[in-house]
Amino acid sequence: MEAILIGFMGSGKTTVGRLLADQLMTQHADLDDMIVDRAGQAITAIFEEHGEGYFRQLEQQTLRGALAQPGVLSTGGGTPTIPANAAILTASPVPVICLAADDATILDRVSHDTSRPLVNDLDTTALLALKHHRAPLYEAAADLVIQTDQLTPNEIVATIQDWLSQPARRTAQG
Ligand SMILES: Nc1ncnc2c1ncn2[C@@H]1O[C@H](COP(=O)(O)OP(=O)(O)OP(=O)(O)O)[C@@H](O)[C@H]1O
Ligand SMILES: O=C(O)C1=C[C@@H](O)[C@@H](O)[C@H](O)C1
Ligand SMILES: [Mg+2]
Repeated sequence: MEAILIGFMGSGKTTVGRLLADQLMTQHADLDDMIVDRAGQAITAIFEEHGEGYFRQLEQQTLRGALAQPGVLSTGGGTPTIPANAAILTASPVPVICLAADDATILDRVSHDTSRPLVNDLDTTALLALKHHRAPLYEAAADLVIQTDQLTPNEIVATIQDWLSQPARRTAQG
């Protein structure tokens, strides 16, 4: 992998990951899509039939496999908040970029979509409590955090490309 995107549900990982891969002329992989392919079931169905614990097992196995592939990886919203996954990301030399957004922005982006089981199951207060609980976990796993509220997906991609091209960052990443 050349870059890994992390962040809360609706932060734009899939949208930005696709565009970034296009700009870098490489392939894009979405961890949620890889899990769906592997399980042969939608994420909502995996949660309903097997529970979140089973989903997290699949997620961890799929993450290990994904890191060996070339391209840009968009993770799931919970991926780096699981300690074993955070350890996998920290041990990897691939730059990890966190897309951050304010509460109102996230609610606006996820509220009309029923594909996220945690959004379906939690009320607004609980969803935002989860977001605040996770914020330090994303920051701990990230090499770069981008506040995305006022940026278009293309502007976010340009910010990432600038950062990836910085010589100091390359040295720091080895
Ligand atoms: N910078 C942005 N500006 C405006 N809209 C955005 C931006 N980034 C993403 N969106 C929109 O927000 C919604 C959620 O984006 P996306 O699916 O990429 O998030 P995600 O981080 O992949 O979520 P999940 O963790 O649930 O997979 C989409 O409708 C997308 O078009
Ligand atoms: O935030 C989360 O824990 C999740 C986010 C989605 O991307 C999916 O990975 C799944 O719905 C769990
Ligand atoms: Mg996504």
